[in-house]
Amino acid sequence: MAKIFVNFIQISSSPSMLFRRIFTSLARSDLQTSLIPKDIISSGFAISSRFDQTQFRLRSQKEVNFGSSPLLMSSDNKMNETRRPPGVPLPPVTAEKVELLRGLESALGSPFSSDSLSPAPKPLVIVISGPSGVGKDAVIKRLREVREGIHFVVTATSREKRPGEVEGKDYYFVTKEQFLQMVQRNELLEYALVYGDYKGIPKQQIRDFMSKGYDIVLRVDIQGAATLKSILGNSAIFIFLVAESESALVKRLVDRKTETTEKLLVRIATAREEVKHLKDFDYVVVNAEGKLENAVKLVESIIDAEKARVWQRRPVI
Ligand SMILES: Nc1ncnc2c1ncn2[C@@H]1O[C@H](COP(=O)(O)OP(=O)(O)OP(=O)(O)O)[C@@H](O)[C@H]1O
Repeated sequence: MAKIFVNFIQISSSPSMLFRRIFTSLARSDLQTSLIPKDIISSGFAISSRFDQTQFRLRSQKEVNFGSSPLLMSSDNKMNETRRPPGVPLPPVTAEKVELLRGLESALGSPFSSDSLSPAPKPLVIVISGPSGVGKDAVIKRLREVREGIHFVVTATSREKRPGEVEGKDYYFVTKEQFLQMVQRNELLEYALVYGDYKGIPKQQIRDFMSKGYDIVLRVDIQGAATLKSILGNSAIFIFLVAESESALVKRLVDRKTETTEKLLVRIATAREEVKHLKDFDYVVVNAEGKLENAVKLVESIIDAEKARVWQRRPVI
């Protein structure tokens, strides 16, 4: 036994690794039955977290918290502490279900709770960005159709309305003067001058919908995403939409027929620079030609995964 310990100390680079090795080995060896109680051996996790917790305090704070979770750490102790009233035996497992459950509850000392074991998800703030013409509007339009519980923030803009765009649905179309008044009144979370036109995000709209439990989707260009990142940090989710290639992006912009050649040139040159900012985002979603549906599904999966996070983001607008 002493030899085993000496060997482990020599080859293990950290105390935590050392003990994991010890117990992995013990669990495999014949020594286990005499050294470790069976109920502990049956749970490898219980072994490592208990020893990490009691012997060492070298792990990160998060891991220590996890290891010391009352549910994980004390299940054995709780069972040992459970005091059944004397003379009240546990019903056999073959008993009627109701009787069995009642017996288990009384042995545990409290009824089984029907409360949700997962925390209520908090409203998310999701920032969707990407180069001009990549399909931000197209993805958001489809997401709006397939997913409930999201509020798509309507941006205020001083640009001209494009054919088919609806006031209050696609944008709030305002004059430059009106826009600048909103800026002065501090009503915008973020704003920018984009290709000669102002675009900005009204704060009150976000607050109103978050208080009703809605997730918030913001559609901004790369410049806007950078500003939002500096304001919201990690409290929001940043998604970068890309085309499958530069040539696919250019084709999409040309086919849209909303820009003059000069404006096209500016947008494409800008897009080349913008893709360099990918690293500042949390997720990248490819919106490939004819595969809009896939892009939307991936955005939905990201939202679902974020809802399942143990440590939820807490955006404050
Ligand atoms: N997956 C796709 N396959 C084919 N065409 C697409 C796809 N996604 C979007 N489009 C088309 O590409 C064009 C550009 O899309 P959209 O206007 O949504 O881009 P955008 O990123 O919102 O652009 P901007 O920032 O300039 O407003 C539109 O004509 C749209 O219908």
